[in-house]
Amino acid sequence: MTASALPEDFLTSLKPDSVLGVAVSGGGDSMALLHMLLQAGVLVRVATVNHNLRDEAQAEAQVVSAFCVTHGVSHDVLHWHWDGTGNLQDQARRGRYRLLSDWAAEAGLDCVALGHTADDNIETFLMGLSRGAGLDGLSGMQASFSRGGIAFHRPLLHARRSELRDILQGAGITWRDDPSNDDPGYQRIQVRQSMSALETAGISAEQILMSLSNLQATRRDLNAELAAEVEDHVRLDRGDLCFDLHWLEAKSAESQRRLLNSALQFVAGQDYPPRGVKMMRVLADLRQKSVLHGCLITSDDAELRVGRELNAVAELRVPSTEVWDQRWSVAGTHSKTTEIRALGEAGLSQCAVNWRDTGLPHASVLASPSVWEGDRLLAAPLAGWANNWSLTLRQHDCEYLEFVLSH
Ligand SMILES: Nc1ncnc2c1ncn2[C@@H]1O[C@H](COP(=O)(O)OP(=O)(O)OP(=O)(O)O)[C@@H](O)[C@H]1O
Repeated sequence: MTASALPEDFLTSLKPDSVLGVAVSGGGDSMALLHMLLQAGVLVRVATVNHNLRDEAQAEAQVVSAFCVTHGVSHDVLHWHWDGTGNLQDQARRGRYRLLSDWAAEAGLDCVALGHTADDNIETFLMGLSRGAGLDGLSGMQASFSRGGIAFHRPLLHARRSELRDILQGAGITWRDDPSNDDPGYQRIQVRQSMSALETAGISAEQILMSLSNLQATRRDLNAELAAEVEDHVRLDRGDLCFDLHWLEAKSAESQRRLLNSALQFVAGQDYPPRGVKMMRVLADLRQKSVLHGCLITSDDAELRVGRELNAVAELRVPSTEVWDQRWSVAGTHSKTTEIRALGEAGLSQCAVNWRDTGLPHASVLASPSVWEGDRLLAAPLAGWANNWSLTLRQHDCEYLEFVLSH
């Protein structure tokens, strides 16, 4: 397929007359994506995230805005502000996806397209080598995934960055690349700059893309086999994931690792799996109680349970109208001072009912979301005391386990 064509299966997957959300930073890749979608006659609505970290960001959004005005396309600028916690790059990426999925949901859009390219995939593969990554880390980005209930697509994974720039130049379209795309302080940029040295050693971009395609096929097959079995052997228990232990123990180490990674990412609301070394310790003895990735892994004779660990959420407080721990929201009589927090021992002692009647383990109850007003507990739905508040589990973005989560 040439870079100038969008994949046929992507275009046919779009519902007729539906509007596609497009995330456009103003850089060459996403500007080319927008141009190609318009050329293909797709109805679009565009969003640009201003992370409010660089002075140039406003000018980049302006480039997108001007293009959208010329083409009669609706364009929204979404603002993100760093709260100073966590790793900045990681928080900015998470914040961007959250803003984009909230924007899409509010605008009634089912899907959002992103401008990741074949070059991004090559760089991700090479960066994976530096971590000693396995099949998942080396097989590149997926063409689609879901986040916050919105489907995200990457229809340019076949296209090379240089080809996209040629398309833009040919069409007389201007773009504005983020200057950090040239900053050798980032590993991605070092990798990008070392491509010519690799080519000299006989490792070309085309060969890496061929390996990526082989790895992706293997990954797809493996996942499909697991997904088919998960239905009968994994259950969702009020936010915890419970595996049939005998079934899990009989699986290969690689399958166990994939399933547990997925469960840990789901329960902890993380985009990334835990470090391989830590996971190897857990796999060495599945029946051993362990804490990994902010989750507690426990087992009895029948089941292995992955639940949230209290320490990971003990300090987490959000207004009751917001999402807690990436995945829980509550409905009830909100006020300016009502908050969601982990129940903890302090909450459990105020609980008006006996939590043991819920059948949930003590640790899961302690780490469960509860509603507070100051020091007063208003509700603890997973401890059996809903008190006119209801709880919804929001996150459904999880490979292999999708079937379980949709039931
Ligand atoms: N600030 C942003 N606003 C909207 N979408 C964004 C933003 N940053 C990234 N994206 C989306 O994510 C894709 C990949 O992000 P990446 O960080 O690789 O972007 P980039 O290097 O700025 O690429 P591009 O050249 O497309 O702007 C982009 O092509 C775009 O679809």
